[in-house]
Amino acid sequence: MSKKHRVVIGMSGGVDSSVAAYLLKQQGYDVVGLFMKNWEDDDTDEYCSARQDFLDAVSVADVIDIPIEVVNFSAEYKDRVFSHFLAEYQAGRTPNPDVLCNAEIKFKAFLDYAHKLGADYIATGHYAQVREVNGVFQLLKGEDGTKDQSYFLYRLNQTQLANTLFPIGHLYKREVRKIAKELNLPNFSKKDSTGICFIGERPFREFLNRYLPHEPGEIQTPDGKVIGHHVGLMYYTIGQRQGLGIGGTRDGGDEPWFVSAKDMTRNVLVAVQGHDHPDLLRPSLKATDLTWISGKQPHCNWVYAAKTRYRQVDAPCAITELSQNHCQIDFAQQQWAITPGQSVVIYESRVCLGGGVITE
Ligand SMILES: Nc1ncnc2c1ncn2[C@@H]1O[C@H](COP(=O)(O)OP(=O)(O)OP(=O)(O)O)[C@@H](O)[C@H]1O
Repeated sequence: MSKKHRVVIGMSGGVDSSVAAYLLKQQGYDVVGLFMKNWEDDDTDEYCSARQDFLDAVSVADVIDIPIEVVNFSAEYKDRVFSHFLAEYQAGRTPNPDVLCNAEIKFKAFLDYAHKLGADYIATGHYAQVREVNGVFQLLKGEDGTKDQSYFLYRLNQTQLANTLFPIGHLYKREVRKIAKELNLPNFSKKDSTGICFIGERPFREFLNRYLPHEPGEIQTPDGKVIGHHVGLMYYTIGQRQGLGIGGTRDGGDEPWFVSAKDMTRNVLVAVQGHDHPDLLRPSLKATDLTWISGKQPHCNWVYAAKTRYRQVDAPCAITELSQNHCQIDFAQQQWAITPGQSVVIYESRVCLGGGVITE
């Protein structure tokens, strides 16, 4: 009998990676679980679930009878993901650390480590799919559109995709939970993780304030009228409605206020009234730090669609190359609250082509 292929699967203690590990074992792979510790927190931190997650991963590995190891990538995470996250916030942008974590940790540091463990492939419980067409690996959306995670994976390259399996990408979440329940996995009803992994459920302002100085200032309307005060520009994001502390104004009516811009030079937060205010709508954006899964930039035409944030309906668009690492994306319809620092991810139907980071 030929030797079994070895797969090292990232086990987070959640339902998705647990079922993914089980399916790989069913398919006859030699499966090894790997739990990553990416953040150093003391075990008494009320917001850090890493210890419980690890215990969950171990009990699942026990039930499906696979070995599990732990690896600590917190130094790599700090270096390659967290330092960039802080620099972006300090510059007034709203970064997406999960995108960088995938490119730098889950599919780089993890992949290198898995190779040392003799892996032929790595696997994760992401809702995404890979297929090979004429020798080129494509990233496809997960079958369950409401769970699709390809947005977070757009920075993967050919080598990473060639080495990766997504065992639950063809399933719907309800099917995944059903399998977990049938197997009586200890975490079958565990809540989905939310938010940025190292922040979790903790109060965001308090967390950021530990690392970055903040400077309070004015909130103004676009024509310079002072309508309130902010506690530091880094705490706000374009399109934000909650937490501005602006009540109804003398002449403003009842409509809610939204952040429409951050003026970093004057330390002013600009807010407008009404969800559909024209200052919140843009027909195009510019992006940099481009990366294309096939290795080639797509042609400039209108067959594409883009997401400027996760959980957004794909918006028909065209791409124009401005220079080697910059492009402009024009939308068929104006887009709401495009946010510098977030990623714009391009799709051709259900194939994720790649994308970049929004600059303006
Ligand atoms: N601490 C970790 N150790 C190992 N692998 C991880 C870890 N965190 C996430 N992963 C891997 O990345 C995948 C996607 O992570 P994400 O945080 O988006 O979790 P999820 O979609 O809630 O999945 P799950 O239910 O498996 O936690 C997971 O399914 C898992 O394979």
